[in-house]
Amino acid sequence: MSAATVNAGVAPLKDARRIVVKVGSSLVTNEGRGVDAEAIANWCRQLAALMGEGRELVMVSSGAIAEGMKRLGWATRPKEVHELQAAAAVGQMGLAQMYESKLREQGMGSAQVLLTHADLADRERYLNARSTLLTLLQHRVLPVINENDTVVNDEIKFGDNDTLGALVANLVEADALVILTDQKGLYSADPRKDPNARFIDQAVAGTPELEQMAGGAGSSIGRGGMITKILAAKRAAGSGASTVIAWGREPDVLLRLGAGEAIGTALLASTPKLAARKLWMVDHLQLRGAVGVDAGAAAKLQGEGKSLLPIGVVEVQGDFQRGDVIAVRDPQGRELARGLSNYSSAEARLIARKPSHQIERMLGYAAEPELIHRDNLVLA
Ligand SMILES: Nc1ncnc2c1ncn2[C@@H]1O[C@H](COP(=O)(O)OP(=O)(O)O)[C@@H](O)[C@H]1O
Ligand SMILES: N[C@@H](CCC(=O)OP(=O)(O)O)C(=O)O
Repeated sequence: MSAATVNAGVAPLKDARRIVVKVGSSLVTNEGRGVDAEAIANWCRQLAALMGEGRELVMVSSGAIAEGMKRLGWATRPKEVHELQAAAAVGQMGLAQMYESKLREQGMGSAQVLLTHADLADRERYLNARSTLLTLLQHRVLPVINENDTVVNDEIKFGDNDTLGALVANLVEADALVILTDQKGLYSADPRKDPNARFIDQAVAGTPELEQMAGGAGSSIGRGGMITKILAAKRAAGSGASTVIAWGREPDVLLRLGAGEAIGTALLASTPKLAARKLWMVDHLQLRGAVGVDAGAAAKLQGEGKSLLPIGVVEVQGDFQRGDVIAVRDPQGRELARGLSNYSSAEARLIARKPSHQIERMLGYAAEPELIHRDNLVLA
């Protein structure tokens, strides 16, 4: 039994409440023939049914460049970045229009969100994107995300939406990531090249052997191939989400996965959700400042798992921006937590010791009632 093998019968989507679904260019555009209305209608019907069960869904859809090329009458993929960007801008109109109309037919609202990798690397933009997506989910609106191809350069050449799907799964703390593609899942080798390739039904995400099995894109339409899907699963597992890679044309694939059926390749996260997020906060970000809190706030953070409100803050140290990681110190000066600040140090100085309903009057706007939301807070 290989190190990548896990127990049979694991169904990552059965109890998943928040799910990110990524679909690749070849599926969305029917191998470059043009936006596939039937396929999109099919996924939208399933997404609506899953949302009807009380689940939250986020779609990451590729296909803008392929659709743009078709609309512009280009038979071969251009080499020039500005031409790819132009094609993406043209094609994105078709994608958005199709998702909007097919989701509306299901009685569902939709929203277009275009992100770059840089947006998610910047803490303030990260928090803004997160707040927007969570607000859309609260309103039962399905976000349809793609990379903002017009403003990126290298990313268009090397960028892939498998990675974006994993970053989005991390951003919204999804329970599961589903990558729909033109193969049934991961094989021991590219099945387009090796007819004896063996199907892998389950493995632990991040197992090094998987990366040796996966190759690049098998068609001229897709970008990343299987290797970016394997790496996306590893990245998603880092924040506690398991991944399923499955064939997008499998009948009722999303509904059946949701019901617990084993379809495609399941790549399981071995890190619990919360622990992974805490590790990420502690390991990867630098401290930019600190706030001192009173004994009441310290007790609420430690004992009750509450958010940090400005009213409990007695001192602000350092120079930080919204989205920076800061330390939270108790009245004895001991670090009791770290977290992402919703306000800059200048703003925090103004709203310290004030009740949250006064934030808007003090600053002229109110982002959030908490200085640090408990989801973005790690106790020491
Ligand atoms: N080990 C593997 N198992 C399955 N597919 C693989 C493997 N290695 C490479 N591939 C290729 O990856 C392709 C899927 O990636 P890609 O073309 O980027 O699709 P998408 O547009 O869905 O992202 C498959 O069609 C297949 O040819
Ligand atoms: N943003 C690009 C995505 C390119 C991409 O990653 O494609 P794929 O490998 O098919 O998911 C587009 O919409 O064309």
